[in-house]
Amino acid sequence: MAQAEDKGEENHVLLVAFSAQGHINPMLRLGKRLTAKGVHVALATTEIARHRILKSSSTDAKAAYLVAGIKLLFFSDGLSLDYDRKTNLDLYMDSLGKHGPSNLSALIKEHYTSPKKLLCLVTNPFVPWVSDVAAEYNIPCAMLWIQPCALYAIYYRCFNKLSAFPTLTDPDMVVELPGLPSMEKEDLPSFVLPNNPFGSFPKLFSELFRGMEKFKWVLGNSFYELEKHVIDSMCELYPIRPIGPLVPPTLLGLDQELEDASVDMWKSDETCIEWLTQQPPCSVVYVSFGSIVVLPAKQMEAIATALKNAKRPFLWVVKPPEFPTPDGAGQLPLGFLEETKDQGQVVRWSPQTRVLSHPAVACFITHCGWNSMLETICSGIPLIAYPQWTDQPTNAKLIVDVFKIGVRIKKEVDGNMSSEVIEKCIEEVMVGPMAEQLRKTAMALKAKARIAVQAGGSSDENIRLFVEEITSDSREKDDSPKVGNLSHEGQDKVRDKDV
Ligand SMILES: O=c1cc(-c2ccc(O)cc2)oc2cc(O[C@@H]3O[C@H](CO)[C@@H](O)[C@H](O)[C@H]3O)cc(O)c12
Ligand SMILES: O=c1ccn([C@@H]2O[C@H](COP(=O)(O)OP(=O)(O)O)[C@@H](O)[C@H]2O)c(=O)[nH]1
Repeated sequence: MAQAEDKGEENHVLLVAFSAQGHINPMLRLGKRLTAKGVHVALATTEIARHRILKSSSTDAKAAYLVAGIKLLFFSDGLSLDYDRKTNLDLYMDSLGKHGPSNLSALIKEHYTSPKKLLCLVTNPFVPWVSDVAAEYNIPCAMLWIQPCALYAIYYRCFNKLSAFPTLTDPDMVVELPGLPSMEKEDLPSFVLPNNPFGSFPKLFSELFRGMEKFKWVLGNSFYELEKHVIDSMCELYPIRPIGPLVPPTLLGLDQELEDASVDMWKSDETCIEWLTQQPPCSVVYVSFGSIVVLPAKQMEAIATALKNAKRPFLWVVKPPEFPTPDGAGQLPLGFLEETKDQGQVVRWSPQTRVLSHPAVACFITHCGWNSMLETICSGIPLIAYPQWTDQPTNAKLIVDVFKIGVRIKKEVDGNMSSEVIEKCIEEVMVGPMAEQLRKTAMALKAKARIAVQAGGSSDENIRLFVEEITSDSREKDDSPKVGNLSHEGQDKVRDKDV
């Protein structure tokens, strides 16, 4: 395995990520943007990620330790590899918080002969204690916020008690926050609701957002033009600098200058690309709920019925649950595959970014994970939102009311979705004036995303500024938070260049 990282001793940054595909990949892409600007980068995450990457046979063992020039390092979260982390989420987060700091600290000592020379540690919100490890070595710390900036603003205001949020006595109150539309309880992140079953997250976010001064920089996986109002609303509190979208360079037209850096925790089924190629342009409904969500059997049935009745080609990702349950959660209804063999394809895991940018794909029924949403925005197609938990309800609200690039499947009173409503949503985004408008808005956002990451664009300027600050050796002289936001100027520069 890798020996000391700091042979040259200079210009090293260590990224630390929570062990989810949707957290590691944006971090790696940030890493790639930093290496493109002359910084050496390694990423540390927990052993469970190594286990999953190695199991996904599309990645060979060597690639599991080196991704596009970024070295991967692993530490233990204190649990065995076969532990069911999702079902025991609070225990998992507790164990990670308890064992993570000392194990990461040991990893740093092992791999860097002079840790103090690290320019900076970059962490993500699910492993906030990384800032304490950074402080132990007197290394400055940055956070990469891997969800929309809107979520950053909501959590900041909620956990610093700057605004009123629903309580057990007033569970239905509408939340009004600067820079955001009014939000009802189904639009709020599940972790701020009084009925949230996972106690570890309010605790973790409360500590994080009440101690933000531990982070000298807050970077966001978003772009200024996408979330202008809410980004501006945080300037006075604790600003966030958008540096995204951190998606594969091919989706941004940057593949000539930038190599992708990402890992796959599951092997993707490439046959669906051949199948897509045989479908008419703009005809296919793509359906996926990401890497973590497992839908109850009733909801699987509703989707199956809607897809059959819509009579349009579909590509549905049905990822087998890691820990199957007897109630049939996450499983297709019996007979569905046979009944629809001439209409659609079901795969266990898709090459999603290739799918979204394929000309045959018309729309995406999604759980609204932020990575999936950014990938869709960069592909310029409309969305059908079916959010489940965590940030997803708020992401769905953004899709419909802020970005205006999709519709949302309204839940029935029992919390389930009806197949008729899903079918109606499919029709709405496929044909008619609304479909046309959504598609137009989606294409315009795609263009803005590309401009943001091009040389001189808002996100590129924010990355440049970040690199300038971490490498300027200002840490002895100046420990104040570097939280300014250059993004508007960057965008203006690009506009000037264009005219
Ligand atoms: O509470 C969470 C638990 C877990 C998790 C729990 C156990 C595992 O073995 C793997 C992951 O992942 C998560 C991933 C999350 O981010 C995922 O990635 C994106 C970027 O944050 C989001 O936008 C998606 O909505 C989301 O699913 C958010 C969580 O609250 C969780
Ligand atoms: O069949 C699939 C489904 C998802 N993804 C990728 O997995 C990530 C999912 O991240 P997201 O934040 O959308 O949701 P999560 O899985 O974290 O809930 C995205 O980059 C997707 O492109 C994929 O490659 N194939």
